[in-house]
Amino acid sequence: MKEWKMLLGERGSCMVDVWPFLNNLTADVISRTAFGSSYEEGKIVFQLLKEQAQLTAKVFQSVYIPGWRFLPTRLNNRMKKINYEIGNVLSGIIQKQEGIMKTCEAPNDNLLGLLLESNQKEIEDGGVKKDVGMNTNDVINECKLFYFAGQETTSVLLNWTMVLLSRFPNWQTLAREEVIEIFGTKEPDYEGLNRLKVVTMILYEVLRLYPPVTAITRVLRKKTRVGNMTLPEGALVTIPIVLVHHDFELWGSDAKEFKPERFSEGILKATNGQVSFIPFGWGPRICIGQNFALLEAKMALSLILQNFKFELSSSYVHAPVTVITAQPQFGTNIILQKL
Ligand code: HEM
Repeated sequence: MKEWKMLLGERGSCMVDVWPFLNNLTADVISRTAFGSSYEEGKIVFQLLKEQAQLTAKVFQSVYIPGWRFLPTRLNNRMKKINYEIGNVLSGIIQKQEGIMKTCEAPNDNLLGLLLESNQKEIEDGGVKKDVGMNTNDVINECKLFYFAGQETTSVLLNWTMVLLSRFPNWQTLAREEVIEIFGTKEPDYEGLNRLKVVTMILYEVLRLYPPVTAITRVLRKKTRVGNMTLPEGALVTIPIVLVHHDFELWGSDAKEFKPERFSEGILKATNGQVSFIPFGWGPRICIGQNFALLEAKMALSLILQNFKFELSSSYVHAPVTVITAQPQFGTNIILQKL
């Protein structure tokens, strides 16, 4: 908020590409949550992971040749180097965290600290048993997973929410009225965020129209019947979340329209009890961070609505593109106006 206010300065309004700011915001949040006091080092890891994701997307877009990834091409070498650097920085952070835990210098309130603590306990309780607890590599992979799964997904959600609230100013006004009614000009708190109804309906509708994760895949562990098809064991099945969310049969003839009111009585009512709203996946592997993500999005959106009015700039080009998540290809130019 401070940065946007600085950009506005004394002017009443100005144009900002909000996408990099939202991306930075969620990187800060996940880095602090994951690494506590080492969050600056954590951000280096995240920048490297971002580059890795871009290179991975390039690999996905090229023709698959078995064994190609083992060749010393420039791309493969860079990917290997990034992996090595990430491991190095994370090992340093882990050592620092272990030191903090030993001396009790700071409260153990970050994901890495909690992970290490529970791991240590599991190993102690396991006694002589082998195969209990995680090794450093497992811990590193958990941290990477949380960043990957939790950063861009949430910034993408905030991005499309700002786009849609710009396109539908009536919903922007309704959301702002609710935020002001609950928080006034005070900083939003946990209890109040859980009472936001209009904001929640809006976020669900954005997640339906622009699911950050557009598809998930599963490998079948046994022969499975789906409708009138029988799929063999080992088959790779893709669940196209975005298509399910836009399906006329499941959502009605207005499936492609932005209508947050569908969620006025909750998800169960909006879906008629069908599994048709799956932005966070479904079943045992459902997103573990969904409550965190929604809380973070509500917090960010409340702060934005308390401070600014916004509309799309005439230079905005609507071009969502899937680079792991569904992102704005040319950024999101928005005119911010001080309230
Ligand atoms: C709007 C934001 C988010 C969306 C749309 C989202 C969506 C998803 C989806 C679709 C999956 C795959 C589920 C499946 O395979 O069935 C997933 C998994 C996961 N998400 Fe999220 N996510 C979000 C935010 C977060 C956040 C903030 C965190 C962490 C703080 C997080 C952590 C995870 C983890 C660890 C998994 C893997 C779970 C597993 O494999 O058991 N996610 N998420």
